[in-house]
Amino acid sequence: MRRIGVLTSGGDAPGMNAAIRAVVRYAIYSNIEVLGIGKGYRGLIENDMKNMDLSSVADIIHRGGTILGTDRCEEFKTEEGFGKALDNLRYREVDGIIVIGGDGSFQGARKLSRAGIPTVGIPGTIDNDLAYTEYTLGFNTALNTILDSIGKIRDTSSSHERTNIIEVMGRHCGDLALYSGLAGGAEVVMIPEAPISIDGICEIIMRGKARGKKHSIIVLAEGSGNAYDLKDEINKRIDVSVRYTVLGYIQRGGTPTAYDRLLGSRMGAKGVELLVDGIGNVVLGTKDGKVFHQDIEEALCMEKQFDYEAYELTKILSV
Ligand SMILES: Nc1ncnc2c1ncn2[C@@H]1O[C@H](COP(=O)(O)OP(=O)(O)O)[C@@H](O)[C@H]1O
Ligand SMILES: O=P(O)(O)OC[C@H]1O[C@](O)(COP(=O)(O)O)[C@@H](O)[C@@H]1O
Repeated sequence: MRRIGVLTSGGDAPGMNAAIRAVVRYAIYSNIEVLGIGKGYRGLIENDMKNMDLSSVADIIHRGGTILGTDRCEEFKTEEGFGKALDNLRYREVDGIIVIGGDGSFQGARKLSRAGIPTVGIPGTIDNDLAYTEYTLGFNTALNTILDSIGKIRDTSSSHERTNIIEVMGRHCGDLALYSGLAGGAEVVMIPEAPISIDGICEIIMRGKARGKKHSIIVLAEGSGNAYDLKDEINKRIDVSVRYTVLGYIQRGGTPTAYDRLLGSRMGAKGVELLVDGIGNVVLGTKDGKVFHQDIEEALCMEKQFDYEAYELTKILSV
């Protein structure tokens, strides 16, 4: 192993920079050259690869986003685009690649693996939607950002005796909504994995009012609908003052938490170590707080398990 590449792909996530820093520094420590690939798979196609030295990753561990840039590159999915990427990788004599991204990025990584390029995937997405791992890079930071917002909205919600809907990210996976709802004391969590009727939601709001509650918080995952429509539907049924907030991209930016910096640092170093040991075509994950690796083909076949216990607990505690 003489030269490896590193790229970030899909949605950015806090902690990606910590992982890039660890890849570069651990590789140099292991006497390996590192190429930083710009804008995800687009950089492979456009031959945008630059040698990274120790200082190229200085002062980034605390920053959100990704210094390499990222992209949702449709061309990489085509035979022609993929062919160009392979040619460039061979021309640059890249012996292995570390891909930091989510499910889509890992499908690209699997294709590279199948084409004979040893690949290690580091899970980087705020959605936490990968089945094989407990946590993905960025999830913890996004969760804390959401909690901070729930706290602020709760204050004003209570003063005005309102119902507040907070729409959070998560197209197919409700983890952000579920865990922020549980930790933020929400009355209702609306997620794709456990649909709830509008009548059911109205019942919870009215029951809370009858018990003397001053406000209700509904955390809605974007994959379950949109906040504006939900407000409308509630107002059609019951006479309560409803407001909504769509948190949007503030969830994806910002300084990574200690957890995400540690995870990024550990996974970045582990990724290099595996490639040096001749182990490729794997993805990294966490189980019981420890970083482990798993075959990429196996990992991508797994189905995410829904945490019913957390969902039920949210309901019981927010009565
Ligand atoms: N089936 C696929 N084959 C090859 N590349 C893919 C495939 N699916 C996704 N990708 C690549 O991974 C990129 C990121 O995927 P996307 O689903 O947008 O984000 P994420 O990795 O965060 O899930 C895509 O833009 C594309 O370049
Ligand atoms: O940046 P875009 O393309 O608007 O994507 C927004 C989507 O990306 C995410 O932030 C994260 O998704 P991925 O990390 O899976 O790409 C979603 O929660 C959100 O719906």
